[in-house]
Amino acid sequence: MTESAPEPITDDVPAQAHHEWAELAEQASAAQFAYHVKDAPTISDGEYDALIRRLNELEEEFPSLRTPQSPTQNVGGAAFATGFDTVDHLERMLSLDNAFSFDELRTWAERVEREVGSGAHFLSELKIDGLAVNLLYKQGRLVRALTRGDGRTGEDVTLNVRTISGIPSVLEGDDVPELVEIRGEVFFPTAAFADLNAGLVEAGRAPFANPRNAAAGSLRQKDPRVTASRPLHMLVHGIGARTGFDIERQSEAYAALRAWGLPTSDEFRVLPDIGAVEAFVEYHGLHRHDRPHEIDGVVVKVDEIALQRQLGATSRAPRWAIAFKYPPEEVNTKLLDIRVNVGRTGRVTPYGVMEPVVVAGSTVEQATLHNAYEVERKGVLIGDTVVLRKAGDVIPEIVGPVVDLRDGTERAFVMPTTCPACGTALAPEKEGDKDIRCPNSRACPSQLRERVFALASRGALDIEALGWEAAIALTDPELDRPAEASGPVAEPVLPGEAGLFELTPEDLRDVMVWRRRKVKGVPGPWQQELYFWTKPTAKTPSKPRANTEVLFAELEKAKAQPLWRVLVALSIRHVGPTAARALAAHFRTMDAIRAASTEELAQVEGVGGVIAESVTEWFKVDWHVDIVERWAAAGVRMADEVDASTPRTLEGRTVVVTGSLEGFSRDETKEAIISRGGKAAGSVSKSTDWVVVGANAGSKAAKAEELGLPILDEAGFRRLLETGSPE
Ligand SMILES: NC(=O)c1ccc[n+]([C@@H]2O[C@H](COP(=O)([O-])OP(=O)(O)OC[C@H]3O[C@@H](n4cnc5c(N)ncnc54)[C@H](O)[C@@H]3O)[C@@H](O)[C@H]2O)c1
Ligand SMILES: [Zn+2]
Repeated sequence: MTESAPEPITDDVPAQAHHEWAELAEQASAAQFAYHVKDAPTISDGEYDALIRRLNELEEEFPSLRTPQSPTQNVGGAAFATGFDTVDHLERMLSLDNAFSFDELRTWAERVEREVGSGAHFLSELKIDGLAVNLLYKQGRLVRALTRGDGRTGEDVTLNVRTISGIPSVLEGDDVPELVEIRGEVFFPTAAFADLNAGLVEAGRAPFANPRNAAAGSLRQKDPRVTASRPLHMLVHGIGARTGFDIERQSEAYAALRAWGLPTSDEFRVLPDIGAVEAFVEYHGLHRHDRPHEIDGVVVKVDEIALQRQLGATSRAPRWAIAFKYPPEEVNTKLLDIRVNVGRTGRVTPYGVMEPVVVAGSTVEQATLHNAYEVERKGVLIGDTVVLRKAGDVIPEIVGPVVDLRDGTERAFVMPTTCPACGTALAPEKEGDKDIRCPNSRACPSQLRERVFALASRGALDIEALGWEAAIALTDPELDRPAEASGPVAEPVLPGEAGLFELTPEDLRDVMVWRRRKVKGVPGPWQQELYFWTKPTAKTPSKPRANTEVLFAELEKAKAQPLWRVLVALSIRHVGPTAARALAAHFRTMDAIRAASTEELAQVEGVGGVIAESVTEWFKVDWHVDIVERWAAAGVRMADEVDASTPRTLEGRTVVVTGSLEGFSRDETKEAIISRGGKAAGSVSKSTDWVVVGANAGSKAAKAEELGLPILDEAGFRRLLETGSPE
């Protein structure tokens, strides 16, 4: 199936180096075949690039290994055995050399300078992660389209290319050359990728590993109608053979291509030196995901055609260009298991447990799969090698399986029918819901743990020492109990959040959690350890840990939090900080909110029907009311002080505050406005009455100016609060 790796006949290479080279060359050749011919890679780009690097190192040390057949020397594709007619390019299509660091980029630029002097300009553009295609126009008519193939010979995909929107079959203008080869990238829009894969999986076919392979696979279809059904696009970035068209600069060619109606990119710059190129690389690294297509780097080209000629090319790549590659965001790893988590509202979400891998700078071993439908849509099986993606700050995502690596031992994930935390039968809340839930909201340890964690978070009661681990210790101490453990199962000290403010340090004396200490980096056996108190020794008896004292101080502080924070802490569905603030400002006491009808609740600005309904329903449940009553009895403030001296100066008026003020935190600004009857809006519109602009204000200030709204500084804001007028 694959072209077997060449075996050089050499006697000056040590056997071991030769052996390593042969093995890696074979892997690289197989990877090239899977990637370029089958459009179904079995290893990640990062792994492939590492193979090529190592081969290059060996070949540098032992040059006789560098034969023309080495995978380091070819363009990578092949134009055989794919069922398409093969045709020669008029001018060869090359690959690009890579730079993985600014050092390597500079080394390239220094070589350019050595060869042609310091006059070169650097045309810098985005490296589109797609499939290279060569369009041949004769007398302005598209007569042929070829894939890159092995660089000399490509596959004839003319019929398929004709289905791609945006590629003109006739060039515009009266300066169209007699003949010209146009090179560019066919890509699959990132946004459409997940849907394509879902459709393939549903039809029982293998999904693509990434949008690049989706582009290649979609273009290289036997039936052009299939290609036509895929949302392919093209951007052109080069020219090959030409007659009747002469240019001095590559960038000049782009202007001509655009004028002829070809799809060119706006994202290129002609830069005077490598420092400016580095800034370009950094900028686009930050904006890597802002384009409709994926980019895997930046291509830097010497802009002057005469200098390009002088620099020439190797058998594989031009010397006048280089691709700076961004760090890979995708790796392959093994999907060991799919488990489920039960969230705050009882929603059951499957997540993948993987062999830990480093991607985009952090180690990843879990990734959410959202719901059972999503697992099906992605077509992943437990035991699969999967493509794992982590882009920027986005949470890691399992893209899909590497189907070609399956060995038959993989098994499908089956959604559990009972809650793994409490054993209750799972069910959708309403008919037709995609999600299933654990209905045991009161006592399910998993839901309770998540609610306690949420009520302590910054947007709610802000109880600093009550984090994830403490929430587990209080509500779900057996969470990490290993299967092999024997011995009694501990009951949680906090079986419901109603008791939170009744806890004493004494209650926590014996609370243990399961832990696995690492010894010299190796995890040891699971053990139960005291969580809130110290371990007693012969000399010192057990006592509350420092963090436990912080916890009780924080709980005390939390009792005085404003009403809206208490509301958020109750985990009433749809009641986040915004709705809670509105309710608290309007009703001022928990009792008033509880007594209000759904209609009264819905009339509050910023509340509405869904939230009102949810609040009414919540108070109908006994154990919910119990939380409020026990918290109140323990001293939690259930009313905002009605300060009669606060005049309702802003009744019915809307104020937007942007940037930071010296005398107010964000929350304080909002409260100051709301407590005076005003509305603290998040965005500027025509109905805004005033815009308060603080330090480092962004686009809202500009928008306010544009709309001609009155703009206040902090002093004006204070006058406004006091008197209802900024003057
Ligand atoms: N995962 C695998 O198994 C596997 C196997 C083979 C190759 N690969 C991947 O493919 C790469 C090698 O493929 P390649 O030979 O196509 O090289 P390349 O993708 O690194 O660079 C060359 C190509 O970049 C394209 N390109 C995109 N934007 C461009 C622009 N603005 N100007 C000029 N060219 C532009 C061109 O089509 C050109 O052919 C590897 O580095 C690896 O990432 C992966
Ligand atoms: Zn449960």
